Amino acid sequence: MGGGPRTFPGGLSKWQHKRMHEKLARQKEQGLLRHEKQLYLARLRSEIRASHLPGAATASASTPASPDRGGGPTSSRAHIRALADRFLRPGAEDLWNEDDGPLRSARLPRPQKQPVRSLPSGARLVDWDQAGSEEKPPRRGGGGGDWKHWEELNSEEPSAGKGTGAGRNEPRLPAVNPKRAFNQRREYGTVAPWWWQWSPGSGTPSQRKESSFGFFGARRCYSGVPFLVSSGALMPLGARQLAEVGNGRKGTPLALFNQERLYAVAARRFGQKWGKDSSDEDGDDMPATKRDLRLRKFVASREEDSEDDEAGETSAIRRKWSTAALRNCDMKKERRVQLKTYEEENNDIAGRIQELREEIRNREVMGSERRRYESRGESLFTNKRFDECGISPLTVKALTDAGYVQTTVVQEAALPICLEGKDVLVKAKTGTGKSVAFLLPAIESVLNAMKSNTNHRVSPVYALILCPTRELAVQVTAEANVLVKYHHGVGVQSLIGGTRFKLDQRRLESEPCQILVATPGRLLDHIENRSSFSVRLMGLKLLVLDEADHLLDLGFRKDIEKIADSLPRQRQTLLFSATVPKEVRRVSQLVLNRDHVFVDTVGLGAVETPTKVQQQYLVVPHELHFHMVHRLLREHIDHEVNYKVIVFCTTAMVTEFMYIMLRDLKLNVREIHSRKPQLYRTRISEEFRDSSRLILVTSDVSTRGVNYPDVTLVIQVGVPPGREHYIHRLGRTGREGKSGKGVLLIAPWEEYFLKEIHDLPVEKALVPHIDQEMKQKVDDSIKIVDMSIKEAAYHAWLGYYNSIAEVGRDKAMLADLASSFGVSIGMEKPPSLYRKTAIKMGLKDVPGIRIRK
Ligand SMILES: Nc1ncnc2c1ncn2[C@@H]1O[C@H](COP(=O)(O)OP(=O)(O)OP(=O)(O)O)[C@@H](O)[C@H]1O
Repeated sequence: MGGGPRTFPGGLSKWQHKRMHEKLARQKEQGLLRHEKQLYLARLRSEIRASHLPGAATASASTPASPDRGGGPTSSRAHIRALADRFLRPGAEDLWNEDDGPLRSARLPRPQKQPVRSLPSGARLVDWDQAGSEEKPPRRGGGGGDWKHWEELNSEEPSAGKGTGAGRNEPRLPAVNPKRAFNQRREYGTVAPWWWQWSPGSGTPSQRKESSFGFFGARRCYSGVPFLVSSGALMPLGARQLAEVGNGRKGTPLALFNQERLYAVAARRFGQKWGKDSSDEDGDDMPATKRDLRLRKFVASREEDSEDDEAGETSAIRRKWSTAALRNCDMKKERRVQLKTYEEENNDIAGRIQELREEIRNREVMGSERRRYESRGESLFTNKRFDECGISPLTVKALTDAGYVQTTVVQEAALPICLEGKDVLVKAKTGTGKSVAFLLPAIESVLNAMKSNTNHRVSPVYALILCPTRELAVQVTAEANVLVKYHHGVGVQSLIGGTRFKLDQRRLESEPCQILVATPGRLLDHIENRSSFSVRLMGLKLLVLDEADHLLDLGFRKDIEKIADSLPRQRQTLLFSATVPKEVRRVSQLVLNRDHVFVDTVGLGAVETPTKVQQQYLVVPHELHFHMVHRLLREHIDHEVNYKVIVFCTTAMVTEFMYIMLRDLKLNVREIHSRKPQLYRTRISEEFRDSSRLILVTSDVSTRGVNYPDVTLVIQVGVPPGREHYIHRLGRTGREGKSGKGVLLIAPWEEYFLKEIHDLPVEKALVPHIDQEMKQKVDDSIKIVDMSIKEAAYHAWLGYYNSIAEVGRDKAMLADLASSFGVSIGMEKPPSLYRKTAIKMGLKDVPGIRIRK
């Protein structure tokens, strides 16, 4: 048992005390982050303000009078750069949270042909204070946006944008009243951005607002701040440009380009996050996930837009700096926005534009290639061969033996970056070869480490691969063993729960182990109990988290943190998964370094499930679920000669019940769930992998990563715990680009879940008829199941749905639903609960819940 006092100050239990501290730490971290953001924005504001103060034009970047300016250890500009680097770099979106304002919703019409937002040829500076009231954009203070002003703005725009002569070709510098400008800005709130881009359009103000998302994404006009106005576009003027303009330099549009990239990122960020009134208008009371999706759609619509020829070079530049630009191969390689000097910008800007154009074109080719593959349902393999990837020839030989010659899309995208030694977060669809994509860098790093460290008596563990389930760890170990077979002296071992600790230990000490595949719990046991093992981990070069989003979930996070603490900081970390929710991107910083690369081969807004898997859902009353599963299986078996089906159930005990029932119905069925001994699980897993004409009934232990080739149908009975579970379960079929089918079977009250997967191509299926004879057969099989299993299934079912917010909130309803589930498995009245359990579940005194005396 754990040591330490049982009660803590304030009468708190150990766990309450721990939770309280965790909460405080979280709050502190959030506070620091908020503070940093505010500081960053304040710095930018002060830079602008300073550039307009009398004498600022001639003053250098550091003025002793100003605490911001170089007097301190960090100059304001350096500080801005440092903060921009933190908050505005691509991939840092997740450092922004809900407190920064709602996400920009994306109910966008398909953008009309936008005027080319090339760098402004007819640029001029406009100060709203100077421009007169008609030209002023709407204020944000008080009652939200007044879109009338947008109309006025629109009517004013042609004269602004279509100026002739010198005014058209050169920035015009209006006299600016900085004090007023700044004060007015402050009227609008504290951390709101002042960038906005506007393009002329027609229709209602809100439509125009929506169609005005251009280079900088969706954003608002912010009064009192100078803007750069070009034909059809208002562009933000960064502090630095202002300073340069103030310094009397000729701020040609091209000179502003590099700066613009920075602000494009910034404005995209602000555009998404800022502006409560805009979200109100767009019905922003939707959940965050939905808003994310809308945001993704918005970004996708920008991509369509960019196909316009007219959009030409600027859209290419725009896409270069947007996440959407990266399409099917979203590699955010460039982490830092370099703030160059004015002269440097001028000198190499043309070259850079050319470079960017080339790069975007290449990416488009890659993207369209991939889409072509997907739409035609062709293979996911690329033209790149493993022998061109810079990996050891012996590994290539092993790959060839295994039949792997060409890389898959994810391997082609991730390998070069992983081999460079960078930290990487990789998102790729299920069954596309992620395991090989992380095993190859693992082997390479082991080989490199072994070359340089030859004098160890017991070799350190150089590569550690963490998997959430035992089945997956066993599978990855087997795959790694195949790949290292020609590397003599390189050993792969696994540490998983359910085996004998002492045996593991002996094996670790007596056999080589440079690559270790482990589940977190068992690994921690070894770390905490064997100091010699911890020492071996100190030589670690590479850490991999397979199914990273699950490992960083609340259930595993603490273990992962502890494990990470006991590993050397100087290491490479790779995270792989088919799903990367926003929250996970945020917490991924726990293990990844700040300059990590995000490789997304799915692409923003793209469907996250395999294209060749047909997805359907069936809504059937609970009492008929078991009959329906039987009906679906029979139908599938009749049509598919080499059928291989996985039936996912909500809990281990419901799985057990389903298995016994189906076995009694003479179906060729096997079961795997957490209540089974590990040896049995491994044996069944291998049997199912190697055979066909078999049905596997299983719980979430088989949801992720497990590779059973040629599964023809996946049935999910009851709602999965979340969208990610749905995607991973479905991903057991349609692997390696093959086709498959998925059916989600839910009760009418579970239809709420459909909202979570509304962007996936899931169609409603007609409910097949169940004749009386078939129904009777199933009823008879249900009767033969032992009552103790039924009771356990009822309890497990109750626990599962109690933990799902949508159902668990209303306890009376939950008790009702549980009773009807009880009836569906042949229990006339629901079994009683232990008082303690009922209290824990919040079900004490709930009608319909019986308490054991
Ligand atoms: N380059 C390749 N050539 C041929 N087959 C490959 C290649 N890479 C992987 N495979 C095969 O593709 C299948 C799926 O691979 P893997 O299990 O690594 O997918 P995954 O992306 O990790 O899936 P999941 O998200 O479900 O974990 C495996 O059978 C693997 O052997």
